[in-house]
Amino acid sequence: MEGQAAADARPNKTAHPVGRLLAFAGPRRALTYLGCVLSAISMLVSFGPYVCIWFAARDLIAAAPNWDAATDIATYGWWALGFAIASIALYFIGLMCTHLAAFRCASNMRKRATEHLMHAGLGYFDTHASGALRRVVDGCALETEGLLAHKLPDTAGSIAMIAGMFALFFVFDWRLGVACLVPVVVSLACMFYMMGGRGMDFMTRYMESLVKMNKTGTEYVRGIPVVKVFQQTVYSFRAFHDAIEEFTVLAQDYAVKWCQTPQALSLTVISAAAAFLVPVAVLLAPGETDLAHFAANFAFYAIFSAVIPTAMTRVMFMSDAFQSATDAVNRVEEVLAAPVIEAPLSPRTPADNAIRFNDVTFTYEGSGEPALDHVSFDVPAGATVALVGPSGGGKTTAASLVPRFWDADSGHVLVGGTDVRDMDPADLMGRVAFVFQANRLFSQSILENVRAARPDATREQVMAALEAAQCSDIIAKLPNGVDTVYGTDGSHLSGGEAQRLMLARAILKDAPIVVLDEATAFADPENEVKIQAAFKRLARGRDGSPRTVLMVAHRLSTVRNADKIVVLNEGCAAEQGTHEELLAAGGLYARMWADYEKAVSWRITSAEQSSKEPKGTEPHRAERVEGSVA
Ligand SMILES: Nc1ncnc2c1ncn2[C@@H]1O[C@H](COP(=O)(O)OP(=O)(O)OP(=O)(O)O)[C@@H](O)[C@H]1O
Repeated sequence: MEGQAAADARPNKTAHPVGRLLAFAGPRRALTYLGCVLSAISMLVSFGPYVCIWFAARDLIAAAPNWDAATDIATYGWWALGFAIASIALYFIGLMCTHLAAFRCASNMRKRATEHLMHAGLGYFDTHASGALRRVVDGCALETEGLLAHKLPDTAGSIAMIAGMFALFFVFDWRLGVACLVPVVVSLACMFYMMGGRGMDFMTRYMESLVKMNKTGTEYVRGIPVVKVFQQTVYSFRAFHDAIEEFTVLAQDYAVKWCQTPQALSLTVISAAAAFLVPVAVLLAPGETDLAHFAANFAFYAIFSAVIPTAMTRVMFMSDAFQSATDAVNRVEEVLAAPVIEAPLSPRTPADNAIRFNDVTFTYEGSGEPALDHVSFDVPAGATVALVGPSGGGKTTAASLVPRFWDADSGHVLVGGTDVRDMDPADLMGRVAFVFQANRLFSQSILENVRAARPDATREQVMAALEAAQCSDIIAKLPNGVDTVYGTDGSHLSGGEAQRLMLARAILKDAPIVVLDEATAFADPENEVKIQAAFKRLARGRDGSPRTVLMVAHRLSTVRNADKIVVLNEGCAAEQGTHEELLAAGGLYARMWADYEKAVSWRITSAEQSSKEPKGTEPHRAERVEGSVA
């Protein structure tokens, strides 16, 4: 169902990008059309002053040298002023319309993308960085505003200007009109030459090189600490340096070798359009019977040829805006195609809080190998089951299927006998507290961070959860205690401390099912002892009743007391049973346990040896505490 929904929402890239963009504006898109029409009319009206000037010039030529006979000059002046004001007013109203539509379009884009992300499967956020999503939601909307608010009405105006010019050119003297069109044709030919064929090839390579330069630049900056530690400064800079060099060469080749001549030619002919009239006029003048009339026409075409550069420049710079708006609408539509968690039409309520994996297979998109391959196991209500196994075995993936970060491709993940896909998503989320592997704290106060699990919780309840999660020492050292904003000065937390805060969140939520993903992965031994205490509180619940716990664990010391241990290896449930049963079976778990014990005894030995050494070579605290846990 999810895949189907995603397929339906997939962007229709064959439709025109402007049409796809305007779809976001809803009924307000009519304002865009109105704005474009007004801009086109404004452009035609802007010819008015030129026509008036021509009429004035014609009268003056006819009256010369008896200038007083040219009586309508003032009237033409007033008309010219009227046309100029009308043109500006129409353009202004047109821009108001397009701006209103553009703002609505951008805000709808942001709203729809944000709303869609609220319903997207949580796994989507694992593979799409939050920063990149924010840039899509916010940046893309911003990029489209320029196109809809300004470029589109300006293009409509430019098209009207070109059409108007064509009409006018052939009204008075088509021969002079054709002479005025010569620079237009030459300029268009230059544009096609620059953009077509090899020019397009250049442009594609230029864009690829730009992307490569940005990527290597980001990698270089991100990797600076590693580079410094391994003293690889020159070597690592080489890739970035090479990308800059490649881009520079391409940009220079494109600008100098490819564009220089046609660009120069185009700019010259359109700027000196009037010059094309001179030889034509010299050729035609001897055959003219009414020289005064011919001179007036010449003046008209000379004036109007000045309009050409404006229209040509506007049209030339349109393609850039179209390109970035097309990219923007593509990226927003990709976000809108993110698979969503579909709510069932008639949700079912689970009988209890037991978890069951029934022949579950799941493959990540784009991966050839299944991350989980026909996996089955049970977590009875109120029991604690640990997932262990080699790295990449599928532990995190299995844990992620319970709160529907992803949905199984085949088989069923059941809660209380009900497939999680048949449950109301809100019911499922209410039942499951998920402690993430990574730090998921917001830039808010610690109080609000914990309260995110239960917005109606009182300050006292949050404080109680923090105490239960052994966070009192963290709060005590923060400048403003529980009201310190996470991420501000003096509020830095270690990985283990952040995990205790996330456990406090889960304790406050007090959900009947707890899924812990690598809850001790970042913890130092001191933190781990506290995390274990917090975890015990979490596993009991506020009323003291046992919670159903599915925990992913690396440290075998933390799982030996679990009711059941499931060993996941290469996506398969290789073994399952209690610690003692698995040891007796002598399989993968027994080997892992033996390795673990060896490591611990090595640490104890090294700690003992160190303690016999002179002061100043005291064993590392981590080694001593780890040894004592086992
Ligand atoms: N987002 C993803 N996209 C594609 N493949 C993924 C993704 N996440 C995990 N995998 C792959 O799925 C398999 C199982 O990964 P998973 O993270 O579930 O293993 P794990 O047992 O939790 O590993 P570890 O102990 O190292 O955390 C691995 O082969 C991994 O490379």
